[in-house]
Amino acid sequence: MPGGDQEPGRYYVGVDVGTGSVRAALVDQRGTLLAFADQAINKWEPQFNHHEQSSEDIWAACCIVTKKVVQGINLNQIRGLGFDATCSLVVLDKQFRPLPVNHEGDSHRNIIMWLDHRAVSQVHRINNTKHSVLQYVGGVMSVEMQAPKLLWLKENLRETCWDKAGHFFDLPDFLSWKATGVTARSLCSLVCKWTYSAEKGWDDSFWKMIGLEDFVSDNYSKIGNQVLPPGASLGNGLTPEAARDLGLPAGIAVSASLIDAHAGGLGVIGTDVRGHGLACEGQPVTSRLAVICGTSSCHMGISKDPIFVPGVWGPYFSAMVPGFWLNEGGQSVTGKLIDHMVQGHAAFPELQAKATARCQSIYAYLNSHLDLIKKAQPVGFLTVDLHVWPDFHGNRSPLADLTLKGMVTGLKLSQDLDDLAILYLATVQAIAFGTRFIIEAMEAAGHSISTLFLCGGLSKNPLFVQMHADITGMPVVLSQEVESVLVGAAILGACASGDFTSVQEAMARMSKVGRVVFPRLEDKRYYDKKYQVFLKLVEHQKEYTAIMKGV
Ligand SMILES: Nc1ncnc2c1ncn2[C@@H]1O[C@H](COP(=O)(O)OP(=O)(O)O)[C@@H](O)[C@H]1O
Ligand SMILES: O=C(CO)[C@H](O)[C@H](O)COP(=O)(O)O
Repeated sequence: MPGGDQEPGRYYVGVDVGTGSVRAALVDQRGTLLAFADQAINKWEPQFNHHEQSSEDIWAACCIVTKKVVQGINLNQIRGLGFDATCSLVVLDKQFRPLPVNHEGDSHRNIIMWLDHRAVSQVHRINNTKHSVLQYVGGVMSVEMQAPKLLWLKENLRETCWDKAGHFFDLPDFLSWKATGVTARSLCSLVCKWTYSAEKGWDDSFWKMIGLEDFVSDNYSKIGNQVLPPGASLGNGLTPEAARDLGLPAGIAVSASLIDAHAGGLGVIGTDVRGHGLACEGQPVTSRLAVICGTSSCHMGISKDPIFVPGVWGPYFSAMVPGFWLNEGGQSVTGKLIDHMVQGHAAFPELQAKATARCQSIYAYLNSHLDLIKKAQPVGFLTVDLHVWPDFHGNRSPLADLTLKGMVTGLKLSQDLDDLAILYLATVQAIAFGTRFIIEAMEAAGHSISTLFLCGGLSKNPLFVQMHADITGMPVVLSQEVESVLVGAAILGACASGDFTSVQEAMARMSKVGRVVFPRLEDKRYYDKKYQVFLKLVEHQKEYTAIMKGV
């Protein structure tokens, strides 16, 4: 038990709100997780492409998991608290009560989730303005960002939501407000999802041009006119009320938050790699790409000077590592896509029954099944005639085209467990090819990447990790702590407490290499050919669309 240490330890609590669950950890100064808890959270999809959550549910889940991880320890040893969360939009009225973001008027559902694609018409009009702020989101604004969602609310829920709204928060900022009563926003959220510039602040002309001049006239009070860097300490720390809710001492330091992918980035990108035979050991930190793989995958690369990569978000100054520019590539559905493919297959009930009988997860079962059927050949070669294009929820990067759809070629009439396993493999490979596609776009624009640092739920899947190494041709570093996103959140708490002098120092001290997975270079020719097919798939999809438009 941590409280049994001879030396009184200094601990930090990290809270990570993902798409499917809320997690908390108690973390020490070396970045070791001493306790972990998680709790599933509700999601609603009232209609296709509308995804909603509840800020009250999420806060309640944060309280449950936090109380669990600090059970039995001396609370005086907890020095700081940090939050990260998905970049979802929370809407509250002037008295900070939830407002409905839906036609049903259900105010419990007051969050438009990041993967919600309701604002297609709005984002189309925003992109047609060609406003200069768009240069800083890869040239094209994503429907997953906040400006189109705000415009949707104004145009569709004027009376029930828009006119009553007092506060629009990114979910990470909602959590830090709940904990401290401070409404200051994190630079991370505002720069990455709201068009704020770390150097120039808000651009009035953008909001006026898109029809949201309301924010300009009230000096941005509803979306944030006080901005703090992630890791900065907020107000007087944890309020007595939040302290009761969370089971923590009042007054402990609470940090300005991060978006979840960015917390994962902090948790892995600054690791000391000495002694692992990695090329990046002798290279600057800008040669590393952090890939945070959960429901979605986010590809976080940093640079000393701004790099403009078409179709890749950013460059964002100081949004993740202070003093560095960030480019963020992404795939909107990765974990969600694998779950979708597997669960939708006719052999899924058989898979579930067999995995349960062996007390294995369905993915561990599928991986061992693939090992059985591959015989003498490398497992990846099982998909020689089955190819997947993974954009079932549009392409975030590098094509920035939300109209793209998923594709599968090579289907047969059989639908047994072998077919399911091979389709699962082809999907995992397609996601890895998507990562290669993003890396190539980043390198063409000036990044020079040699090593991947993977974290998030999918990094627990050895097949997913090996395919990323083989298909990109780069070594993949996995952290000692599998829950690296929580280490990132704890780094924030540690910085806010003043125990480290900088985010960089905390990153270097609190993240550690666990395992390195090297690419099997002997398979390269096969994956190069499959990559050629991968690129052809999207080319063909565009041709089909053009043919049908000509009808
Ligand atoms: N042990 C595991 N093996 C394989 N896949 C896993 C494992 N754990 C989680 N996943 C996958 O990771 C995804 C969720 O990752 P997570 O980081 O928890 O997501 P989020 O942060 O979006 O809630 C899911 O698609 C899930 O199937
Ligand atoms: O846009 C993002 C980060 O900028 C993420 O995709 C979003 O926050 C969801 O994350 P996750 O897949 O971990 O739930």
